This record gives sequence, structure tokens and C-alpha cells, in this order.
Amino acid sequence: MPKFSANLGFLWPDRPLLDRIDAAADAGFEAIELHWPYDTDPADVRKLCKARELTLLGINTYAGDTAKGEFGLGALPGREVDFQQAVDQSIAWCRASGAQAIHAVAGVIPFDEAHARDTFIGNLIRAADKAAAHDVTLLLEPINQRDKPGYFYSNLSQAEVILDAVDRPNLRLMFDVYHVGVTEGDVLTRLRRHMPRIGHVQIAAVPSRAEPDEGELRYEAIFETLDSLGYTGWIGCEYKPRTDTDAGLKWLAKLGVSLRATR
Ligand SMILES: O=C(O)C(=O)[C@@H](O)CO
Ligand SMILES: [Mg+2]
Repeated sequence: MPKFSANLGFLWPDRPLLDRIDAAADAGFEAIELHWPYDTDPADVRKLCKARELTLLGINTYAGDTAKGEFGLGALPGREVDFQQAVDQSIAWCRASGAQAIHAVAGVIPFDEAHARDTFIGNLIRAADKAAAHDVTLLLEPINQRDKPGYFYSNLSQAEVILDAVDRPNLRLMFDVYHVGVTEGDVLTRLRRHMPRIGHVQIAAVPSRAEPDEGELRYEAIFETLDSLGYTGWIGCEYKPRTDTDAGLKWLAKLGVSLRATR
């Protein structure tokens, strides 16, 4: 049975983070994941997750100056020191909050791709070793070019090259079905191929990025495939609700799944 985590980067977007955590617990989620929680005291997040019996999954490394179009620093030549500071910030936040994983955000690159790849690989080796010392997993996520033009990588094959080169057991693939659907399609085949490296899965409808009960992907088949491949990790609900987040959760019943899979 699939088990779902609430991505609080997108769900209940009109509320402060601690209220979003309460909303996720009230709705019946047993795990949450965050985008950039750095303005919130990690000790408060830890306390609330404990009180509400929520597992805290992942966060993202600092995005950089988003007003200037930055979206991560990991693959930016010349920004190695800034990226390691971002990794240190994320590890410290994980340790204080209890979060388990960090998505190493790569960046938008006006650079030569090979140079950026070498930079990312070097940065990830250092970052993965630092994270391993604290039992934290690093995640790699290809992001589609329509949502993030110029993002360093959008294909699973590019992620595969980086995973091979870094070769650290705590560096895993974040298989965001939405990005894979937009960029490459053939989702079930790609799930089968990449399953041994997958550390986390995220979902949303393609192409709308809304609740996963519309659009061109049949999520019933995706959940069945994940089950049949033995995936027992969390599936992050990283979609943009069409209207009200709570009302939108009716997609679960519609697709024959539930938030209570672990109870
Ligand atoms: O955009 C996505 O997809 C994510 O998972 C975010 O964490 C930003 O990278
Ligand atoms: Mg994602």
C-alpha cells in the first residue's frame, strides 16, 4: 500500500509553516516534507512533529537569490563555498528538527554543461560525506525545463551519470513523477529502471501539477507499480491544490488509496 507524505511547500499555502504541520496531521498524514523552512525554528518543528506523531522527511538546500533567478547553487562554478555553506545550513536544520533528507538543488546555469556537471559532482561528494556523518540522505531531482528554464538537469539519465560519479550510498534519486512525466514520459518503465536508486517519490498531475486525479497520468497504475517493485518509502504529495487543500484530498478516495496505510 502506498503511504503519502504532505509536501508543505505546496499544501495549505496560505498558512504559516507550523499551522501547515497541524493541518497535515489533522487531515491524517503521518509524514511531511518541506521546501525552504529556514525562517522557522527547527526546535519548534521537532516538538510539533513529535506531538502530532509526524515523520519529518526532507528539505531543500538554500535556493540562492531567487529575485535574480537563482534556484540552487550546487552546479554553479565559482559558488562552491556558498553551496557548502548551504549544505551546512541544511544539515544543521535537519539535526535540530529531525529531518532525514536534503534535496541538493543544482541551479540555473548560464554555463558550459560539462563544467557545471563537474562542479556539481565535486560539490556532492563533499556534501554527501558531511551528510553521512549525521545519517542524512542527499537527494537529486531532475526538474523540467518548462517550470524552471535553464535548470541544470531535467532527465533521469543525467541524474544517473551524477549518481554514478559521486558513488555515495546516501546520495539517492528523488523521482518526481510530475517532472518525469513532463520531460520524458514512459513513467512506469522509468520507475522500473531507476527503482534501485530511488530514495523518494513525489507526485502531481501532468500537465497541471494539481491533485493527481486528472490529466495524462493514471496514478492507480503508478501506485500499483511502486507496490509491485517493492517500494516502501513515502510518496510526497507535491501538488498545487486546485482550490482548498482539504477539499482536494478527495482524490485519495477517488483513486482507492488512503492516508492511513501505515496504521
Ligand atoms: O520543484 C520540485 O519538484 C521540488 O521538489 C522542490 O523541492 C524544488 O526543487
Ligand atoms: Mg519535486
